[in-house]
Amino acid sequence: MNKIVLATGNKGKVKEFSEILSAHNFEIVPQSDFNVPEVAETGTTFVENAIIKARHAAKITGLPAIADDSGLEVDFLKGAPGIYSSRYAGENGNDKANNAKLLAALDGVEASKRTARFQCVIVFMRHEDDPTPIICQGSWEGEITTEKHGEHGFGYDPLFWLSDHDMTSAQLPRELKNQLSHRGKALAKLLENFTV
Ligand SMILES: O=c1nc[nH]c2c1ncn2[C@H]1C[C@H](O)[C@@H](COP(=O)(O)OP(=O)(O)OP(=O)(O)O)O1
Ligand SMILES: [Mg+2]
Repeated sequence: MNKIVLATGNKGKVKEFSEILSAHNFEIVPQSDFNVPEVAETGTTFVENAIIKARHAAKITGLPAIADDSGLEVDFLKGAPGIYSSRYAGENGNDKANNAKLLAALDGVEASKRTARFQCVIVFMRHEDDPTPIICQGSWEGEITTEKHGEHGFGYDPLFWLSDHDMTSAQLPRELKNQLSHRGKALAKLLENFTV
């Protein structure tokens, strides 16, 4: 079985990757198993930040690495918080504070102007100097609610409304989120292009 390090410190992402990849013949090991410390996300695009994270984990572990850089684009906020989604309310990446800040930023904004999407870029690098990383992208359209609903998922899920399902992505059954989500779509593309 091929071992690949998953270059994330986000337990919610680890869970979703494991669920989606459980049917495939490689072993995904979170970077915490190798004590890989967090790396500064100094890029200005999801692509750059995903490469920074994958390269860092590959360098420290000597293994092939997959990284995910993702975030929420809110149209009324001209695409913010975008690549800064995890740092929206402060450097420490606190989901509760981020959700509260988003609700405040959209206070009084009418329903038709609360459109948003999740973006996800997944990068696979065979080694730290890989000159041809595989880069896959997925997005997921929704709207921002006026209050939190649901307990599943992580991050902005309790505020991400899916009108087709009449619920937030934190209320959606996990398998369904994995099929529909930005991450699920990006990962499906990676699986089509994969050679370890
Ligand atoms: O499916 C999702 N459901 C809800 N929220 C989500 C999702 N996908 C990304 N998000 C939010 C969480 C975080 O605020 C930011 C990602 O930031 P991002 O830097 O890629 O991840 P992170 O810092 O949590 O972990 P790491 O960099 O170690 O992979 O977007
Ligand atoms: Mg991050």
